[in-house]
Amino acid sequence: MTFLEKIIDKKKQEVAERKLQTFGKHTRKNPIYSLHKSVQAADHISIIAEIKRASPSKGAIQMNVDILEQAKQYEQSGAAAISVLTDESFFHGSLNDLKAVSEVVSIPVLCKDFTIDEIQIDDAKNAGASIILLILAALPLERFQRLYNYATEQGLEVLCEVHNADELKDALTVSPKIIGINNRNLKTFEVDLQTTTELVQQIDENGLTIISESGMRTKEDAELARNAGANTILVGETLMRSENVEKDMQALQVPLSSSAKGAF
Ligand SMILES: O=P(O)(O)OC[C@@H](O)[C@@H](O)c1c[nH]c2ccccc12
Repeated sequence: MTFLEKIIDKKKQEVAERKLQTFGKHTRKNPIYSLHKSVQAADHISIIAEIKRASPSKGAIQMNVDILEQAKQYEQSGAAAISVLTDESFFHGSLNDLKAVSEVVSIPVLCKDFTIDEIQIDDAKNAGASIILLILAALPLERFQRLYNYATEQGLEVLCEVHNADELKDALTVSPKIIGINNRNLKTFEVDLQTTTELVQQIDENGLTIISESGMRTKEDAELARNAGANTILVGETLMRSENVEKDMQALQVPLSSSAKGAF
């Protein structure tokens, strides 16, 4: 059984339990913000900065982090959005984390979870998310399409995450605004930044938000993603371990000017 299959098995149990007790309705205090609009207006690589205490591939990253301080630093350092891992069993996150973060920042918050059911989208929205994640590797195509439509009907943006050409082709069937290319294979945990380079070439549409996800450490990595045609990066571990978030985020926010897709 791959790691992804294990997570999805567990997620099915959780969803069954959640149907009995959903996250508080009408508790949301913040508005919905658009990541897509902010990315399209930016003249540098946009950063989605992630709150990630631990992961199955890396184990503990920062278990004792003050997530509200971390989120505020991300916002002050120019993050376009904040990603909050809400999976409890494998990533030590929670919807309460997402709710708390959403209430202290004024930028979009991404609910980073393995979404398989509409109820998780309702919960994410009630907790304060502006964006949800749909992972093509974790969903049959028809399920992905339904969840995509459901989330957009709720006014949320959807990050459609792909890792190979087949998944990208499937993702494009919904004409998404936001595509995330995960450089990490969720079945083997292998990270290869070339994944972004290979897949961006297969996207013809202009004006999309294209995110290179995972394994981003240095300015050079951000430049590689930009030169490939991405306009956004999603960064977790590097920022969670950073001793100077502002400085490290500044270095990653490389200019976009000369790099419009097709210019290379
Ligand atoms: O910590 P990194 O290597 O910067 O990676 C962040 C992010 O891309 C990663 O957390 C991620 C990408 N897709 C996911 C899907 C589920 C859980 C986690 C993820």
